[in-house]
Amino acid sequence: MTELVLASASPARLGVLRAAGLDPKVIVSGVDEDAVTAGSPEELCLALAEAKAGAVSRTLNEGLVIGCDSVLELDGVAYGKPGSPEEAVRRWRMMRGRTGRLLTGHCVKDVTGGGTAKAVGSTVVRFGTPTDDEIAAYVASGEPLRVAGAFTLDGLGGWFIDGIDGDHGNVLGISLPLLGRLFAELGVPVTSLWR
Ligand SMILES: Nc1nc2c(ncn2[C@H]2C[C@H](O)[C@@H](COP(=O)(O)OP(=O)(O)OP(=O)(O)O)O2)c(=O)[nH]1
Repeated sequence: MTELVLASASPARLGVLRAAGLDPKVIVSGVDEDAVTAGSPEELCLALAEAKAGAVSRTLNEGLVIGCDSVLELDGVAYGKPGSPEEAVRRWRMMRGRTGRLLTGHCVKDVTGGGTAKAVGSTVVRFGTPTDDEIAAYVASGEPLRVAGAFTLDGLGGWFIDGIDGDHGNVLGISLPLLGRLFAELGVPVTSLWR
């Protein structure tokens, strides 16, 4: 059986993969995300995904390594995790009532064969219109500070997301259909990885 490694500290990503029949080993990449720059939000999340997968794959002799990175794109700007409660409030007052894209860069490195497959998943997110008090309560929960774009679909943030167009897993942090296509590109049928 091919060893599968998730180069991510994200509980959401691990949960999506485990629920879908995979049981990856988790090796956090430790990549300094601030050290990576790119020309567009798509290029940024892809470069970060590849940096994470690459950093972990260099420590291994075999296996398939998955790296991901998510950002919210709004008006061409990439937003990761808010660095403070004040930033989270500012962002929500900007986001509410608007539509953005949650972009997740995906990279799979085949350590054994030496191949790399990568792509960006994009999901349109339509934000609700929480009041200032609701935003304050949501930020006080601490949840927005831990996630890219300062919102979740499957947590308290779900009260304030009116809808999405596209893959919901991509918003959680990893898109199964996209990941399956990357595995296929590397000659690995996803069904061969199911537990
Ligand atoms: N449960 C959940 N998590 C979300 C949602 N949106 C974003 N996230 C999480 C997934 C990732 O853990 C995090 C995105 O930040 P990153 O892509 O930098 O990953 P993170 O720093 O968590 O781990 P990593 O850098 O991969 O080790 O936000 C959501 O709707 N639900």
